[in-house]
Amino acid sequence: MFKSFDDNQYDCESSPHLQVEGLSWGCRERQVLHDVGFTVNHGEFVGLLGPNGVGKSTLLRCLYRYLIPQQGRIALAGTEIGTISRRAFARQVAVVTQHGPSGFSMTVRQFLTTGLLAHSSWWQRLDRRDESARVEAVLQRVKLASLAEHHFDSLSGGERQRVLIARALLQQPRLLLLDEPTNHLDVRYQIETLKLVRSLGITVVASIHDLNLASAYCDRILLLSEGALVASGLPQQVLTADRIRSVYGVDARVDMHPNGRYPRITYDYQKPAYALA
Ligand SMILES: Nc1ncnc2c1ncn2[C@@H]1O[C@H](COP(=O)(O)OP(=O)(O)OP(=O)(O)O)[C@@H](O)[C@H]1O
Repeated sequence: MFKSFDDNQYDCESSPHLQVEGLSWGCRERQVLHDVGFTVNHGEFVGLLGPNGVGKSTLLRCLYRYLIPQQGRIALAGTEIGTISRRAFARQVAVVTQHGPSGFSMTVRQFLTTGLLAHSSWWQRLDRRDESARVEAVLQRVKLASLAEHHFDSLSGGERQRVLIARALLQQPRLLLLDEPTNHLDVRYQIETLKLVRSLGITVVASIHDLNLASAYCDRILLLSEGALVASGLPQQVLTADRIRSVYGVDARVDMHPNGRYPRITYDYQKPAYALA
């Protein structure tokens, strides 16, 4: 049985950070997730992979409680997430979604300050100087200081993505859920973003389309196909040529990256994609 949640009794040692059992979700027209189960350990960086439309965002939405599973259970450090108060959940879990918010007439600095709300309350805001020091530090960390006074809505897709990640960092979460964090980013910022996320030392679950980036940065990979989890393990266990062919329908050569640390995927661009089973 999952125990009841208390911020002060956050038990890092005895339970996995995230535990998903028999998770299914669908709507009238379609069953999207089927009996998905996995665990994520404290401090692990787990990549959620799979072709378009297999249910990666849907799974993340269940993890951050935007969707309620039809079946199955999700536990955060041993506690069923449905029983955790909104405030305690916001202190533990930060989310960056694919599209992010829009319609904000706020500057980047003002928008980032809202990321501190999880750690303050209406009767006790953080000290103003402390707030601006934290915002300043994160602006420097994600190299956005020059955009601090720009309006959030005027930013490019990539700049916006970096602001959303910066805001999530200000929440100081223990678990970070990222839906395609490298979307819109040029190759340098793709690398910098994943490096930054990795360097945080917190638990991360991120949906990623680029198999090479996932291979380089993730401790473990969960591979979804048609709403089911078809593989889970180290990048070298999951990212095999056979599996890439059967799940994505493309031919790829998989060898070790020249640095000898993780698999490298080279696609055969000339061959047509296979029909998927
Ligand atoms: N609320 C919903 N109502 C109906 N169908 C939905 C809903 N949410 C998701 N779906 C469907 O579920 C499927 C999976 O969607 P999801 O966004 O989770 O896929 P994904 O793996 O994240 O895809 P992508 O890589 O393209 O972002 C899609 O076919 C989508 O249309």
